Amino acid sequence: MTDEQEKTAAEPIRVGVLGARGRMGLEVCKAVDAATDMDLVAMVDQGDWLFNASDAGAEVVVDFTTPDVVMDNLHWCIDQGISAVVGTTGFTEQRLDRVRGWLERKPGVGVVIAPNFGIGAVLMMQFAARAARHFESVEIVEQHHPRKLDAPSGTATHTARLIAQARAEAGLGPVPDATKDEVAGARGADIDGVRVHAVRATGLVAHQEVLFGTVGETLTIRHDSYDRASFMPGVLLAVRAVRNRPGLTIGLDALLD
Ligand SMILES: NC(=O)C1=CN([C@@H]2O[C@H](COP(=O)(O)OP(=O)(O)OC[C@H]3O[C@@H](n4cnc5c(N)ncnc54)[C@H](OP(=O)(O)O)[C@@H]3O)[C@@H](O)[C@H]2O)C=CC1
Ligand SMILES: O=C(O)C1=N[C@H](C(=O)O)C[C@H](O)C1
Repeated sequence: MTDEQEKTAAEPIRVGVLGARGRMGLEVCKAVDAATDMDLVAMVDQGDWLFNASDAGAEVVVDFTTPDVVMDNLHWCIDQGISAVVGTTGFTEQRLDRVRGWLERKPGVGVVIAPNFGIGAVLMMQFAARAARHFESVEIVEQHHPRKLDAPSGTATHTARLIAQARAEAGLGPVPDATKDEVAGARGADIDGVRVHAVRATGLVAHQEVLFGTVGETLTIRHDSYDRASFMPGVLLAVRAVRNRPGLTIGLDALLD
């Protein structure tokens, strides 16, 4: 390690949080504040000036805002040369391509976008992708608190895409289903051929079941986040890693290996 690298390693990471007064933002501020290797230098919410983060010298920004503002936030971070850890949902392939385009012009900047920072949720998605080729049927049921703005969840969408990819690679055809949708939506949303059902109820935080079926047996893979603290080890892991990962990293999988 050079002297410069040693100095950098020893100095706390200066972190700014966007969406700091939201449900996740509050929890992230607490976790960053409690981490001895990080300094919480900026808390930015709607109506605040984004430059508060750069003026405070943020090296990493964590974004838990809303799908309609996250792209502008991310573009701004990359332009400023600030690496970003993003939990906000709403990332389509087109959006990810735009982020890649911005990053090409700022080769030193890292961005981690994860649909779910819960370690158990990451494993649930990996297990589901692994199981997918062995079952002809599959459906996803995600359950969340009723103040969630989007449906289906980013986690469910990502899981459906992983399953669809595994099924295609295994040469599986469409999921068998003779049912006629008498009422629109009764069979849930179709994401790449996988049915996804979204439940909203007071008392829930973030939960997902992936139900697989084949002749004579079913397999259910379930994950539950009962508290937003469950996302914090994943968020802190990404904050520690992101500056050493230039370009775009999607999901926590590569950081956990
Ligand atoms: N990847 C993961 O592991 C997880 C992802 N999420 C996702 O994170 C996102 C946030 O969730 P949650 O915390 O529950 O939502 P909240 O609505 O509680 O928080 C969002 C916050 O962002 C603020 N905000 C809105 N616009 C801006 C802006 N332009 N700049 C800065 N802040 C802004 C909001 O302010 P105001 O209220 O005034 O509008 C609010 O305080 C969602 O997309 C959710 O799906 C959630 C949990 C885990
Ligand atoms: O809004 C939430 O709460 C959550 N959002 C993410 C998603 O949409 O998948 C992650 C987790 O499910 C909690």
